[in-house]
Amino acid sequence: MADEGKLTLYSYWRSSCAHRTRIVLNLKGLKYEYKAVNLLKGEQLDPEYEKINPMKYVPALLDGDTLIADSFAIALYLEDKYPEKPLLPQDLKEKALNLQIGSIVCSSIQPLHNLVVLNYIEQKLGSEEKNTWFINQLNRGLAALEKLLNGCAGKYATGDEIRLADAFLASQIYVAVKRMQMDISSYPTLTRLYQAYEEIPEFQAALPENQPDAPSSS
Ligand SMILES: N[C@@H](CCC(=O)N[C@@H](CS)C(=O)NCC(=O)O)C(=O)O
Repeated sequence: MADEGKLTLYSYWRSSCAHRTRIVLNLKGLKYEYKAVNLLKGEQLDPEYEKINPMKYVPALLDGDTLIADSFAIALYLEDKYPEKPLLPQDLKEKALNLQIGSIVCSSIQPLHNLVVLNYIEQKLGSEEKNTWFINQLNRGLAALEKLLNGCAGKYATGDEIRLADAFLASQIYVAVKRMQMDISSYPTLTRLYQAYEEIPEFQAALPENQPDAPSSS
């Protein structure tokens, strides 16, 4: 029988897709059980896990008997199910910008540096080419996001409230700053937003290094 009301998140500490899902869960004030799927050990390829996510990726969220395996779909599901702390604004233009930013991160930036892609490039061309590709794709994505947010005067990406776009931006900028040690000062809006996110408890709790499966030195 389905465990009503219990949320389980299949996650990996360093996964940016899981990172943004944790931010959304925290912003919604939802408690969840954390189930680690070690991507470097290939646990996502286990046939048992494939039943949870046929793409063999994290994250996946189990809510009672509802299983959702995609960070964007999870965010929209949680938004519909738990509307009390809305992450999508009523204003259509602002809402569209939130969806656009989420979609860009999900479909035009992160897939280009997914583990399966990086491993393939490394195998074929070596680790230097892999890192060059990674950083180039991050720069391409961050430049587009910076342009899109040009003139954004609010505290957060789309105004003075924390919204869906902020969860997606925080996880993506983190990859550039913390994982790839990139200097993002040429993206002043993204830099300002990233600093703002560092102060928010729900974002802090979702950080990769604060997850139960993070190595102690991270
Ligand atoms: N569109 C999916 C993409 C999920 C995804 O690519 N997850 C990565 C981690 S961020 C993964 O599990 N990669 C495992 C692999 O490449 O083998 C989402 O946003 O959830």
